[in-house]
Amino acid sequence: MLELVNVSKKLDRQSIIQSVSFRTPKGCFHTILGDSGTGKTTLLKLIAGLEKPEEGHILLEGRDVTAVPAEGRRIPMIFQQPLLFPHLTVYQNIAFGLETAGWNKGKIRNQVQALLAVLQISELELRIPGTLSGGQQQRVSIARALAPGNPLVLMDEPFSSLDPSLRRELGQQVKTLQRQMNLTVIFVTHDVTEALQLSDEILLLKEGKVLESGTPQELYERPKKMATARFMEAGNLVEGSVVKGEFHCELGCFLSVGIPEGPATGLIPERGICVTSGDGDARIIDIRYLGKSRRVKVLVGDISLWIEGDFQCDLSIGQTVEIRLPEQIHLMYS
Ligand SMILES: Nc1ncnc2c1ncn2[C@@H]1O[C@H](COP(=O)(O)OP(=O)(O)OP(=O)(O)O)[C@@H](O)[C@H]1O
Repeated sequence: MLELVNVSKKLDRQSIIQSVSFRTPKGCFHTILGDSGTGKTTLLKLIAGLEKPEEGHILLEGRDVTAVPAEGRRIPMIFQQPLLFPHLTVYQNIAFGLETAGWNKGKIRNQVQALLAVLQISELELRIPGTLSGGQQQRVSIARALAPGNPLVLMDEPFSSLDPSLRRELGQQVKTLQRQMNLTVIFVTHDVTEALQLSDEILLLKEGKVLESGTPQELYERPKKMATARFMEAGNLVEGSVVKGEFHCELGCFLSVGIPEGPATGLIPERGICVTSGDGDARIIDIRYLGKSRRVKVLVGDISLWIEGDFQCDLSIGQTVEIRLPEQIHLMYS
């Protein structure tokens, strides 16, 4: 559906996007994840045709559109702030693009009402944007972008100005719509949790380059690079080395598969460690209450580990506990 081949872009003589390549299949929720200022919005603008790359190619459905301006691509884009026509009602805002595209009144009504229903704003049909909350306005702008049925939609941090619970709710609704309409979505965010929850594929962007890409599980549980593991806050990183098929580190010895001999870093997931109260060799140095679970930081020798769980036993700072580590852990080259 969408393919970028070695796309590079300079702004103000600075390299902002450097030889970025990726492919997004039809119906994929593809997230571009990265820190602020790393080039995510610039990448979306390049896809939309709002910026032109100095190098590389952009293909839509196999057609090279690199030289086609935004008007010729007509890819809907949803921004952080809803940009609605202030003098039109909610219904008219959503219907606007459909009228210009020549849809008949009945078809427009069906489409607008279906979207209003899924986004749970049917009762707002006759209101004007100035009378709506930020979340309601963003729902309208999502409905307006999706209404014409374009198979590809770009979203630039669309939920970042909403409060966390609304953000989750709207994210789930967009995900449902994306599945129902079999949309291809390119979604920009800097929020790891949001990316993990919504995406089929994630492209991790760092300083304008692709750091790593893969499914949420691949990037979180089996990252290839330490920078990825760090960005995804995937667990505890432990330095060591692989000797004769085993990974040796200060915490002990683990099975090692597919990593050559030499220095390596192990990734121990926070939820992969068992804790039992008793006189063990781990000492609790911090406890964070998370509601459904707790995060506990323990010190084992010189190594500190975060452990997350819904611990049944009473735990307190200073207490010593026993921990049981998994036999095999994910390893990365150091
Ligand atoms: N028109 C411009 N002229 C010069 N530099 C620009 C321009 N637009 C963006 N930049 C720079 O390009 C870099 C990437 O910006 P971009 O908005 O793509 O990042 P981002 O990852 O989307 O950031 P954020 O998450 O903060 O929105 C930034 O350093 C920014 O200052």
